[in-house]
Amino acid sequence: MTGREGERGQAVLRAVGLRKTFRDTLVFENFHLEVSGGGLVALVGPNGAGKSTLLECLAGAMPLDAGSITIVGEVSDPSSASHWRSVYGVLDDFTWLPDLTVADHMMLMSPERDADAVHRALESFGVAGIRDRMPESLSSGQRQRAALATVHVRPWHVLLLDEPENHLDSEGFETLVRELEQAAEPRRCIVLSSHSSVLVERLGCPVITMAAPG
Ligand SMILES: Nc1ncnc2c1ncn2[C@@H]1O[C@H](COP(=O)(O)OP(=O)(O)OP(=O)(O)O)[C@@H](O)[C@H]1O
Repeated sequence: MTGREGERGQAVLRAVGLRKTFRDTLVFENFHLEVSGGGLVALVGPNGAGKSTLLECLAGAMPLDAGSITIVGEVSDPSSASHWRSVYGVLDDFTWLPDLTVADHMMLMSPERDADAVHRALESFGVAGIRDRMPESLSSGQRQRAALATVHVRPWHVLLLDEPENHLDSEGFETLVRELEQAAEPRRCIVLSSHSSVLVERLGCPVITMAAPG
């Protein structure tokens, strides 16, 4: 799998021979994925196909049964600090902590504790006005926009997005498309899952179709 046309660089993410089971359920096996710098790849497939599980495994949040993952040339080791600087996922289980505002969360994710960068990140997703709100007081779409805005303050080489279109209204959807189109950088790549054929078509990116476990 390669990066988008005209933006090809060296492999940022290389996954080889991945296998994951839950008890008797084989979710995927011998799964390979390579994404170049500037690349964006979409995972599609029916409910239960294994998209979220794959993203969790790539994020290092869930152990694999077999296989190896390399990120910018380094074998992924979820127990190392460098792993968490290299990989970032806005996944199903995005955690909002109690008693912290949206801006507090983002400041914690920003290595430079850069309040201006936090403001700009929220602004880019049209939610600068919620910076001092508690996440539980927000609508699901506002929370999704804030979660997506964190990708501008948290460092990453590999960004993993699980159904990023969820809860977004049409304006939020357009913002998401624009942000993803502008995210290409030589030492960065993105893997996302989606049930939106419109999003995948708009992005014009390579698609991997996963099948439901038998
Ligand atoms: N913690 C778990 N324990 C046992 N089985 C699990 C667990 N998480 C997922 N599964 C199973 O693994 C398979 C893949 O699930 P997964 O959530 O990765 O699919 P998905 O493609 O993301 O689905 P959806 O489109 O519904 O989000 C399913 O059969 C699911 O039942």
